[in-house]
Amino acid sequence: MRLTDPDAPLLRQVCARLDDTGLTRLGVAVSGGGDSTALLHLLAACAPDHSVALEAATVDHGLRPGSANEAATVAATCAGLGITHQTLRWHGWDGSGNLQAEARAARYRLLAAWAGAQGLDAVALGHTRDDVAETFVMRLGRAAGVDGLATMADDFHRHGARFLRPALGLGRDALRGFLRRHGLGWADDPSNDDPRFDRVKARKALETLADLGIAPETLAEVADNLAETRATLRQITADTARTLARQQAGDVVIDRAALARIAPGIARRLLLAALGWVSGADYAPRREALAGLERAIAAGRAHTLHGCLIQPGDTDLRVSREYAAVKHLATPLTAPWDNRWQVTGPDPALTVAALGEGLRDCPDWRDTGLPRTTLMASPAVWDGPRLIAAPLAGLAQGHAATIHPSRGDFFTYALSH
Ligand SMILES: Nc1ncnc2c1ncn2[C@@H]1O[C@H](COP(=O)(O)OP(=O)(O)OP(=O)(O)O)[C@@H](O)[C@H]1O
Repeated sequence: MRLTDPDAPLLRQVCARLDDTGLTRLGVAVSGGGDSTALLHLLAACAPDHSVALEAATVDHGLRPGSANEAATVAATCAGLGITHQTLRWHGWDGSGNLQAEARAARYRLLAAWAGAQGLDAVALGHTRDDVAETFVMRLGRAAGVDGLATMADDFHRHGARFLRPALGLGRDALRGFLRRHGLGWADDPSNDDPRFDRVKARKALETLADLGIAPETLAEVADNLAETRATLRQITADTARTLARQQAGDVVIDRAALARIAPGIARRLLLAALGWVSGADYAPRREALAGLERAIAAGRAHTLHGCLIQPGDTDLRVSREYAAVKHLATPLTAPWDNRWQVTGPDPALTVAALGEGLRDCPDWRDTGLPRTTLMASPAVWDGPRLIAAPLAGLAQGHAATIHPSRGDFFTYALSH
């Protein structure tokens, strides 16, 4: 492809992402639509200069008759660019929830698993400035707050994989212009015109707003302003966490009286950060569920939410992992357990699973200062049914358990969530 002057700003934006040190293998999620196809070509144009190897994947949801052909077209485009491509198939909708939401969730899961299997550092998605404006309008309808209305993150983790949105600053028209200039084709997804879908309704609403003099770009700017506000709130929350909370093993322990005195919005964010850090869940709990938790805390009652156990004590509020949420998790000693514990020990053939009732075989557990509920949900090393070690419960036997670097400490987590 011979690049021309109008391509320069597009390449600059997309390629700036590749300067990220540590990014040597990048995946691109290509649906075959205009945005992600343009992203693929732009990345292909600049990846060699940054010594980044590209791979691409298409999720075939199997929901439309033409979907396999679209995936094959992307595969052919990638072959022409010398980029390895894989089609990831979704094994269908079980009829629960909303089809679009289920398909999206499955897509992220499949892409994350692909990134893990291929050893990719991150996966690039083709979201654009138009998606920012459309999402803003869609979220208005859900009475979202700052977090929902702010511009989507351009760098985030989901299902253990890192995702990037290198085209977030570019408009859809600019990307399509690039494809047309170079005679590159793309597929138009017929669901983009299906008026039953929220995104299509949002596009229509944007046209109406534009008639009123409110351009999509203006809404995207509002979303950017809110993203700044969100970053400020996160900073305040993280600073507050440092003074009111401490991390004890895998628990977050918060000064209860002080929590009741701070601004409710910050107290709620602190609680949400603790729930997110302890559980590793990608999504926040629902508003009503959170309100139920706040009532329980005010009444001094223990509560479970989001795979966490929240226990108000005389002076502290403890957020720990709920035993029931990890009871059935078992991983080899070499892999992270519950996506956040790294256990080390001499025999990699052993299994890591929750300590549970094995606590009875840990004579020194009371000396650890950790509650029984925390220890039951902590990682232990097993040889079949035989307990070998429970590092957090004082039965180390040459083993150690530390928070996995991918989760980081609670205070760092609070800064970005
Ligand atoms: N079938 C697919 N296969 C591979 N990647 C896809 C597929 N569909 C979407 N993507 C990726 O996701 C990006 C955004 O697409 P779209 O807005 O349809 O997705 P979404 O998952 O609904 O987004 P959101 O994160 O806003 O919910 C695309 O540019 C592309 O990178």
